Amino acid sequence: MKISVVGTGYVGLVTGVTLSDIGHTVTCIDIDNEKIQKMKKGISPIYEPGLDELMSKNIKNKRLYFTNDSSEGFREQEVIYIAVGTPEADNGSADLEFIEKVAIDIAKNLKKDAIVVTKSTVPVGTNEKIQELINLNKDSAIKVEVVSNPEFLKEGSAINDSFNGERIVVGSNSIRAAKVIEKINEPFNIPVFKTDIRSAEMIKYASNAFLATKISYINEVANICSRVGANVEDVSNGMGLDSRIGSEFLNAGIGYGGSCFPKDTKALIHLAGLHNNNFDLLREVVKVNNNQQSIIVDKLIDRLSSINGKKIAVLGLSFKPNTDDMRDAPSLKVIETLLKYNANVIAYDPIAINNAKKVLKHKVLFTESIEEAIDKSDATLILTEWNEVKNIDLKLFSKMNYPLVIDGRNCFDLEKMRYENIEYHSIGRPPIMQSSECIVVQ
Ligand SMILES: NC(=O)c1ccc[n+]([C@@H]2O[C@H](COP(=O)([O-])OP(=O)(O)OC[C@H]3O[C@@H](n4cnc5c(N)ncnc54)[C@H](O)[C@@H]3O)[C@@H](O)[C@H]2O)c1
Ligand SMILES: O=c1ccn([C@@H]2O[C@H](COP(=O)(O)OP(=O)(O)O[C@H]3O[C@H](CO)[C@@H](O)[C@H](O)[C@H]3O)[C@@H](O)[C@H]2O)c(=O)[nH]1
Repeated sequence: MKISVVGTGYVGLVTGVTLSDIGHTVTCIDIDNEKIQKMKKGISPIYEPGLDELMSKNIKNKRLYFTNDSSEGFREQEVIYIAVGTPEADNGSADLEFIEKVAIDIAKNLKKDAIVVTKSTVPVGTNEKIQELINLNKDSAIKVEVVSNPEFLKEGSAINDSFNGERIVVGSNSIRAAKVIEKINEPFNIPVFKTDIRSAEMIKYASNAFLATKISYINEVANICSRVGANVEDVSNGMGLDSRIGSEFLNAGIGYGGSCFPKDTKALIHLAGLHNNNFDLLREVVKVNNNQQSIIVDKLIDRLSSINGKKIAVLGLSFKPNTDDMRDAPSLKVIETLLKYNANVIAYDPIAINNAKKVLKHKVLFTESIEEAIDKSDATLILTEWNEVKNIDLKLFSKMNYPLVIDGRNCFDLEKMRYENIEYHSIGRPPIMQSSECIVVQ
């Protein structure tokens, strides 16, 4: 089938590439011409494991095309996917500016009947608005049907998630349109869950909010574990054995970040508010998450008494491993606090460093290696659980002025840290201390 995908970000590009890989002819459209030129050469503008290879393969097979000309991208297509951003507006709602522009653009350029599929995460009622906008701006002889098809991929494993997802949600008020989208996805061999448009839109927000709730829940449990001398890792493992609870998304840490959970939880609270529901539970989830980053900085200050002028190494900047995405990364909040207390921050990340430089500019010194970052530092903070960080030779910590490691992602085995004489604090697990006295570094 001839498909176009509007927006070639973390979702749109992966959607376009995987749809082309299962046999469709896909044109990806973006207003960012620099991105388009790169992608035409088979270079992905984002870091996503496996994406470059799959892109090049399908460009070569003449199933994947890129353009910044929407009139070209919409002319011949039977199905048009929208995958542009829906960022957080000032009041917490989802900003629909990009979506609305695209809807009008599609309507004005269409030359034949089409199905418009919304992949972007949008509040309940948005697909109906999209339908209205298209109807108002299109040629009256052309028929357009709208389908909500929310995306559930995770950054860092997006290709794998697309081929091995647990469900494809198709929301439509047209049985015919829903069938076409089901057919398009058939080669993925993933169960399709069909529903009405509004329920499909809600499934996306309710799923993200539930996962965020799981994370804040285990983080709060971790905070209690620290006080009562329990180990949250054992607690979450023990809980996860109950299949009603499940073991996933029970990793305690410095909270969730990224381009989805922070904005989607707030957008759902906003949506609930519009319908006289305060969603107190989700408000608390957000509150717990907002406080979670301060735990490691408080511990650092507690142990060093002051971090003014101290060299603090930061390992990991992206909001999670295997991505270059810095949007709402918890590291940004941690670093902002370190800088407020006049610490000298030396940061390392294996992949996100270029994006981190754009946000943090010259406020932080960036290094090319873990070793360089921790050499003669007064403390090391671990903010992202990259494999490179988890597999570090623990002996390297002896290069620090004092081996104080504060781990926001519970990367290391407690006994190994004890064996290496490292003072080690993690989230919700007993500390490994050499002495209870405050550390004095020269
Ligand atoms: N990032 C994720 O992991 C993820 C997963 C599931 C759902 N989502 C949702 O998918 C949507 C897209 O997210 P993303 O992270 O891919 O966004 P993104 O910011 O990475 O990409 C959006 C792209 O759309 C392009 N664009 C904007 N306006 C355009 C226009 N008028 N015409 C053509 N292109 C245009 C931008 O240039 C950009 O390349 C959001 O609603 C998000 O909530 C994201
Ligand atoms: O047990 C856990 C799991 C995750 N996180 C954090 O939660 C955030 C989000 O992680 P993850 O969900 O793996 O990545 P995303 O790419 O943001 O994916 C989420 O957001 C996407 C956008 O809506 C959805 O499509 C996915 O299903 C949903 O998992 C990251 O900061 C993680 O560090 C934890 O702190 N503990």
